Amino acid sequence: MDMNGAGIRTAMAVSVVLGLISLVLYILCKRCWWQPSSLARLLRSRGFTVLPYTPIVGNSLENGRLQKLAYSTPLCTGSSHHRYLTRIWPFHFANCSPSSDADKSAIFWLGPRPSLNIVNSHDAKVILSSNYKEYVKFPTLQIVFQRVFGRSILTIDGEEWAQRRRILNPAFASDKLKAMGAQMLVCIQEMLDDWERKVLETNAATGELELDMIKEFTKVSADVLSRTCFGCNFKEGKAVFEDQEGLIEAIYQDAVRYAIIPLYRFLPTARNRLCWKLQRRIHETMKTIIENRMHAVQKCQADSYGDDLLGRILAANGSSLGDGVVLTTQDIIDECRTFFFAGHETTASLLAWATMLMASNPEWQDRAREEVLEMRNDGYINAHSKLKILEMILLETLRLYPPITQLISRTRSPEYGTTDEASTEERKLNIPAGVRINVLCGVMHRDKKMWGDDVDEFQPERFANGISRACKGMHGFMAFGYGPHSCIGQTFAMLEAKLVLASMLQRFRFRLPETYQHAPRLYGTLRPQHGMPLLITPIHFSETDKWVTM
Ligand code: HEM
Repeated sequence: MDMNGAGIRTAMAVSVVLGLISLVLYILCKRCWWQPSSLARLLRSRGFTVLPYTPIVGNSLENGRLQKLAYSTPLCTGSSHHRYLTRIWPFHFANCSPSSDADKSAIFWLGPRPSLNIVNSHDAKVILSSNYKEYVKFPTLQIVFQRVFGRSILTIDGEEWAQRRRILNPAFASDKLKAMGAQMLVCIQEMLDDWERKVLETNAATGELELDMIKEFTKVSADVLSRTCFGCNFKEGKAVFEDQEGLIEAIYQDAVRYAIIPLYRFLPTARNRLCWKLQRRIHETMKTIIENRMHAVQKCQADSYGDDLLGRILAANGSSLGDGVVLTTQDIIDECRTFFFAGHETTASLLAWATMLMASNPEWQDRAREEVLEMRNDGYINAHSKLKILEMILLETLRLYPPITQLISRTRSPEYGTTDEASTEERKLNIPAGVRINVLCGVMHRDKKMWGDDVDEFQPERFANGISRACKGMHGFMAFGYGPHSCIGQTFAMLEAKLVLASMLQRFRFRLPETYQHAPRLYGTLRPQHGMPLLITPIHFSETDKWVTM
């Protein structure tokens, strides 16, 4: 009897194990063989060129190998070489770039996922604007993004996103930026005073100091966001953002595991425990800030929620702007974390490349400085829209070195029916659901048909009459994205960049050291692989008068 019982139990255990193995094998075969094969057939039948598929890894290994090779040498030791795209996308240019007889890139495989790079601004316009509702953010990426930011405008789609965007838009309206400009200047002046102090302390004899601009600008843009987001709660805000950076780092280390191992984020690994701890701390600090502000208004101890981003979101929340939809405290926390992520390294990257370009084109540095000195008495917060030369330089920097070179991947939503029901534009694109779509705005910014033959040159003059005159149509310029999902913080970022550069030009000259290695690299944003060293000299170094301040 006992023997029989043991035998039955063993047989059951073996069946369960065999069942589980079969299930895993079935899922593996489906995800890594049947689905890719049937999508490849469908894509070929729709006229796409599809690269051969290697099970599980796709083209990822070759992609990685070419990338490593490309990053192993800088472009050249000068700075004039703006043709770096083959360095950041070697696989695309070697295998997928549209040939003369095809206007679409070839489909390649990121693991078992077919992926399509969009390099034509007309196609990008259809995806991002005309038919944007039919495209959603790519689900595997969203799992990782939601882990970092929760449910914020960066990680949600559809009607929920639209309502959020309506509530948040007013916080970034240009008329509200003036107060934020004053906060930005506090941080900028602190940075410049620090530079001046360092010149005097370390290099008083030559008056020249080498600084890594990417580090300086990353720090100042973090300070700017802490101040403009949290105003009087600046210190707590800074602590929140530091925790957020720790969280991003920890999640980044485990990104692949989150994407492929189901429920991985619930396992009590050391890194997951760290993430939980940081998330708890961020939540508690921000909840206290938010509740204190709300209580102060409810008890009439304050007449507003504050003049910073957080205060404006609290004020807009629950008004008719959101169609009666109210953000929860958790939603507001998630949005603030997102602003920090989206506005921090992007602005630092823009500033670093802009100073590199001005350092290597001294005539433009001088022109910008002349303009800045002429406007000095108007105060830059009021006069920033009149800083035309600086605006042209920034736009040309965004064209040549867009901090976001590739937009967030999207895919066609399966709920949007078959292509037979689609618009004519959509039918031309004809991309089936399940294909990962990457819009490469860095490539579009070099399209000679849109921009002219001098696409690879630094020519800020092209923007003298605005973006629409610089290229054939606004959709040629995608540094801030395009359409309804375009950057909510672009006016904020441009104001910050102008205030940093105007203040810097007024107080310092700068040039590139001989040792500068030009090596743009993708680390999420486009950054200089070996840093951005710049030699700075206070303008009035050899004179006895006081430093000119704003
Ligand atoms: C030079 C600086 C910046 C650049 C180049 C930049 C670029 C972009 C781009 C290209 C997108 C579109 C992404 C896509 O469609 O896939 C975007 C979206 C976004 N940006 Fe920026 N950004 C900058 C600064 C900022 C700042 C300062 C903030 C906030 C304080 C911000 C917040 C956001 C948010 C929340 C979104 C998502 C918008 C949505 O989906 O509705 N960005 N940004």
